[in-house]
Amino acid sequence: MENKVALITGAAAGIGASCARRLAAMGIAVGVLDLDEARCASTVASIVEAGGRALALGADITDRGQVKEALAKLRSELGPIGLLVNNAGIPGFSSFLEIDDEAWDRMIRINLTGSFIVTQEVLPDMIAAEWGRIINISSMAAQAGAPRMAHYAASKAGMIGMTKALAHELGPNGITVNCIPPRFITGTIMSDQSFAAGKQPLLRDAEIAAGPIQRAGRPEDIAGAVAWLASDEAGFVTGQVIGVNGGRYI
Ligand SMILES: NC(=O)C1=CN([C@@H]2O[C@H](COP(=O)(O)OP(=O)(O)OC[C@H]3O[C@@H](n4cnc5c(N)ncnc54)[C@H](O)[C@@H]3O)[C@@H](O)[C@H]2O)C=CC1
Ligand SMILES: Cc1ncc2c(c1O)C(=O)OC2
Repeated sequence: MENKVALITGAAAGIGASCARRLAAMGIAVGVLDLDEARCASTVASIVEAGGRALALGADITDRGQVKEALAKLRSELGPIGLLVNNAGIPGFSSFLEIDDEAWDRMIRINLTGSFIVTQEVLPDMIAAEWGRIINISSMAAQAGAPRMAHYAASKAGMIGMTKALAHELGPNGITVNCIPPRFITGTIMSDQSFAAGKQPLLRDAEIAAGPIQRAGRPEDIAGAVAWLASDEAGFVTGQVIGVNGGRYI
């Protein structure tokens, strides 16, 4: 993995930051992309401190021009991109009849269209190298549902469909495409803010107590699965939706 370059979106914090640190520890040079470059500083610093290579990239994944600019910078400083983790996303909590057109469009635009744009812009490098890894961070809300999250669940279910279609299309090019749909990962802004604001529609503590594994997930749990999917050992795994969720959705 020493000569490989990965792009991780939404990597300023939470799951994305953990994935970036984990891939960097495998010797992969990482592009740490988030809404603005300054927000990426702490992730980049922690990677550099640990002896890894990382570059901060500011871009809104819904803006193709900004994505193109960020990727040009990543390619010129670190090289062609071999791995992509589509992790950037936003949550949303509204009863179905209260989701207006604007909230619906924004959700689909960021979580689904943003992942589409980044994947399209990264892909030529992987096709040229005849090797690639695409890992999409969806949500268990896409599989099991969650009240007041129809727009979010729909956007994340879209990522599962895109994963499966792309796996077919890109298998002949040596590129694998897989999906991890988490639930209840603690210590991230997204999950902690939603609980603090009382917006959480499910009884998190009750679900966790019901097991099978009776603890909340951690960003590192997701990063460990991402690291395996990124590795050469996982080259025969594609089009899969891999639950890293304590067994809560089987
Ligand atoms: N925390 C959890 O329990 C769960 C999280 N997820 C998914 O995991 C992913 C990461 O979430 P967390 O680390 O928990 O949240 P987080 O809010 O800490 O991280 C998301 C990152 O994405 C960035 N981002 C948002 N919109 C962006 C855009 N348009 N362009 C570029 N960057 C953008 C944010 O600035 C933020 O740094 C999300 O896609 C989320 O939907 C899924 C299921 C459960
Ligand atoms: C039930 C539930 N609550 C909060 C969140 C999610 C979820 O599925 C999610 O995927 O990201 C934040």
